[in-house]
Formats: sequence, structure tokens, C-alpha cells
Amino acid sequence: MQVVATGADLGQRYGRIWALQNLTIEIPTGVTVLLGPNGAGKTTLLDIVVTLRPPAAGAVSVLGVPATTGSDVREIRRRTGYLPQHFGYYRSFTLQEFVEYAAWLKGVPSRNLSAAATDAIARVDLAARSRSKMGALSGGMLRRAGIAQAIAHRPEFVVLDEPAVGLDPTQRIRFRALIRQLAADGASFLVSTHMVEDVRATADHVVVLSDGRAVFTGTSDELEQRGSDTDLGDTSLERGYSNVLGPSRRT
Ligand SMILES: Nc1ncnc2c1ncn2[C@@H]1O[C@H](COP(=O)(O)OP(=O)(O)OP(=O)(O)O)[C@@H](O)[C@H]1O
Repeated sequence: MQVVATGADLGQRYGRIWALQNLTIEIPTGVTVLLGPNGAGKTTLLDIVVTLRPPAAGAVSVLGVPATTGSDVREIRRRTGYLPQHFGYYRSFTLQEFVEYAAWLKGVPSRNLSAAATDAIARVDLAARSRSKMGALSGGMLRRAGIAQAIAHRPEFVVLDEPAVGLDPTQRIRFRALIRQLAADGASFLVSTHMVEDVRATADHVVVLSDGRAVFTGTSDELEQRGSDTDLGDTSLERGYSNVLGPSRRT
């Protein structure tokens, strides 16, 4: 198994709350979907993987680079794209300017910025809105703008925190197709979601977090097989998800 990121004995705490505890995790190449209930530690883990937040305990390595020195961290950031749950932007920027700016921050040469942004915006199906002000985009369009800025520099590893929130059904289907296409072009993905049904369409690999620990790692087929008729859920994948969360955390 080729690995795109590893976390060894990761721990993170906020005051008395341990958001992650002794978490050892390997993210393989391909598409990994991260599931877990509210407060499970998904965003905390993603922030650590993209080096936004150093872990309180343990070590992380991304694309073969251990996140230790400042230059390692810069290299990881340059080769990684991130869509945070909440991202900032100037409302008066056009969508094109926003994505060009993000690509510039990631080191795309000036002569390539326009083409890189135009391509990323087209990939998220927003070409018709490239001249719109960011402040005029709908919530779902903003989510797609966020995906565009994460992929504009053609990163090898893309980390998306709840990218499908606010997307309408058509855009969700297109989003899944986009992930599959970018993955086929060689990029690896780590995507957090609450939408268990999105897993089958995109995931090569699934990690379920609960209370800061990995309670399942495997394929979506293996997750499905964990479910039984007594588990909560309308689909076998949902029943598998409920099962691995355990009796106290079944949704
Ligand atoms: N800045 C913070 N200050 C204090 N506690 C925090 C902070 N950020 C996260 N936490 C706590 O850490 C735990 C994990 O939070 P995290 O946001 O990583 O979970 P999550 O799985 O992404 O949740 P959600 O699905 O609701 O986005 C939660 O108990 C949360 O309340």
C-alpha cells in the first residue's frame, strides 16, 4: 500500500478536552473518506495533516516529508491543497481573483495564474460566474469556489473538510465525478463528510473517527459488512457506520 500521509501517536487537546488521543493513522494514496459524528476530531486531524496546527503529541508526515522544520512545512503546504470548513475571502474579489490569489500563495508562477484559476473554476462548474464578486455567490457556489482554490495549483494531495455541505443534488453528483477524475489524474484525497452515502461513490478507503480515535479503517465494502439488521441506518453502509461507532454513539 502506498501511503500519502501518516500520523503517529497523534494527540491534541483543547483545555481538558482531548480532541485526538494516541491516533496512529496511515492515509493511502487514492481517495480516503473520513467519517465521524460531530466533535469526533475530524477537523482537528485535517488541520494537523495540512500543518495548520502542530499536534500536541506525536508526529505527522505528508508526501514522505516529516512536518518538522519550517522548510518541510512549506514544502508540504506547497504540494497540498486544503478546503477548510470555513475559509476567509475578500467579498470584493471576483471569483477569478480569489482563485488566482490562492494559486499565487501556493507558488504558481505569475504567467500561469490566469490559466490555472480558469481551469480550476471550470472544473467546479462555475465558469459562468468567474467575474462575479465573492460576496455575491450563494453558499453552494462558495463551497465550489473553495474546492477550486484547493485544486488550482494541481496539488498531489487534496484535503477537503466537508466539501459537499450546501451543494445541491446535481452539484454533489458532479463533485463526486470531479474527485474521481482528479484521483484518476494522480491526486490523492482526504475528505471529511457526514454524508455516508457519498462514500460508496468516491472512497477507496474509509476511516471512521469517534472521540478522537480511529474506530474503523478499511474499504467501504468492509464497512458495509460490519452492519447488521439491528444497526441504525437505511443502507448497509449506514448500518456499518452505526455499528463501528458502538452502542453508545449510534446515531
Ligand atoms: N478551538 C477549540 N477550542 C476548544 N475546543 C475545541 C476547539 N476546536 C475543537 N474543539 C473540540 O475538540 C473536539 C473535536 O472537534 P473537531 O472540530 O475536530 O470535530 P469534528 O469531528 O470536525 O466535528 P464536526 O463534525 O462537528 O465538524 C470537540 O469536542 C470540540 O468541541
